[in-house]
Amino acid sequence: MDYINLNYTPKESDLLSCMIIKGDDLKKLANEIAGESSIGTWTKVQTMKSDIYEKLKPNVYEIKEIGNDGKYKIGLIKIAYPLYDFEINNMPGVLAGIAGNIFGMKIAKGLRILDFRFPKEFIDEYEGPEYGIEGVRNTLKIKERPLLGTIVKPKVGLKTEEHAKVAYEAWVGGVDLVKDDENLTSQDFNKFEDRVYKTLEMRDKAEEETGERKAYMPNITAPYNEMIRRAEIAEDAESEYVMIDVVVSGFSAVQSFREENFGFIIHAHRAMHAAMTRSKDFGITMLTLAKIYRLLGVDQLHIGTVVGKMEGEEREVKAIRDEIVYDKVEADNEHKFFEQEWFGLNSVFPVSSGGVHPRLVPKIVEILGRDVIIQAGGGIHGHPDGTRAGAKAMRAAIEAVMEGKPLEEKAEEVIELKKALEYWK
Ligand SMILES: O=C(O)[C@H](O)COP(=O)(O)O
Ligand SMILES: [Mg+2]
Repeated sequence: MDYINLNYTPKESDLLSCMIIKGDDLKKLANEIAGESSIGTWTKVQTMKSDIYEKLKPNVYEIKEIGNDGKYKIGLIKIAYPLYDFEINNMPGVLAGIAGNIFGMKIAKGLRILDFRFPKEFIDEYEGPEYGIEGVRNTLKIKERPLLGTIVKPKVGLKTEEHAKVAYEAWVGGVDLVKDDENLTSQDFNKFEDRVYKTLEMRDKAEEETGERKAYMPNITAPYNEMIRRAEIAEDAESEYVMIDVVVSGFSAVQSFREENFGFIIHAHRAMHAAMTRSKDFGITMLTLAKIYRLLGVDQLHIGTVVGKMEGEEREVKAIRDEIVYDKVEADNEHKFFEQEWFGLNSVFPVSSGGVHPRLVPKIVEILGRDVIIQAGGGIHGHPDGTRAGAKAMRAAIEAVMEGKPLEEKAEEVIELKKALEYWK
């Protein structure tokens, strides 16, 4: 079977895939990848019919040798899949093809998916985010500034009352959003149901005292039926949000949950993404995952901080931001390999989280702009004077940026910020 067709011009309706591959013979490898990800297998089969081949065959329309590692050739290839190949509204099913068996093929000494281009017919069959940036801002009544979030720390261990108290302190100090950590679910010492009611009681109290909107993002990550039960609890307790660890929960769970139409703002934590995204040899880029999560319909997604504790360099994190925020995205051939139009699908609010503290706030806003949710766990609860002071310091750092003031100048007005800057050099 031959899928190499370097004269092919992709159709508007094709789903495009771009990847880096490594092997002895790039053309042969590209051909095998195209087949295995669609209609082919290792040998010719007697059951193949010419009409199947004609209608469903992918076209490898670009193969560029870009180097070698001393042993194998490295190439960048692009494949166009006809939409007819897919059950469009079935993300796990789609990925089982275009991002499935191919990673395990012996002949592939490297294979990393860099980007997909989704056509309009494909995008039209997905929910996309219900709220997006505008909807979240409207809910919280925060017009322009970056939103401030915190993760209750320690990650796990606090008892329910202690958890709710820490959340309260953070809200009163100036935090907008309090979230559970990715590995806090419903442990014996802090059961989900109890936590949601108690923490939301504290939210109401903090709202009353501050006159600001506050929200809690309870982590409903669990086996799917239990996830739904927890969402019902969150609904009953009048939470605007739920949080899901989207990678470990799986594409099926995320797609199904969005299609339940609970009406929650969905906060997506990406724990475990790096197992797929970090290696330069094998896997799939965070940018590609982010595009998938936009389609599936999360409202907020962790994309990196550049300056914090998690990897992800500036141009990459910005490219991810572009893909989840804008309606039309240009290719840059560095991180974004396709033009992508989203045809009005809602945006996703980018979340910068991981190793953040007040000193890093101006840089994060400089890199990502004001449409960003800045979250600090250690950078709030690690403040020498505790959570409330830590929250004040972070909020003051955001205010400083909005006022166009250097942090040091703002620190003369806000003692908590001064102490934070002395503590985290
Ligand atoms: O869930 C997260 O985003 C991280 O736990 C952030 O925690 P940190 O601010 O303490 O790094
Ligand atoms: Mg965390």
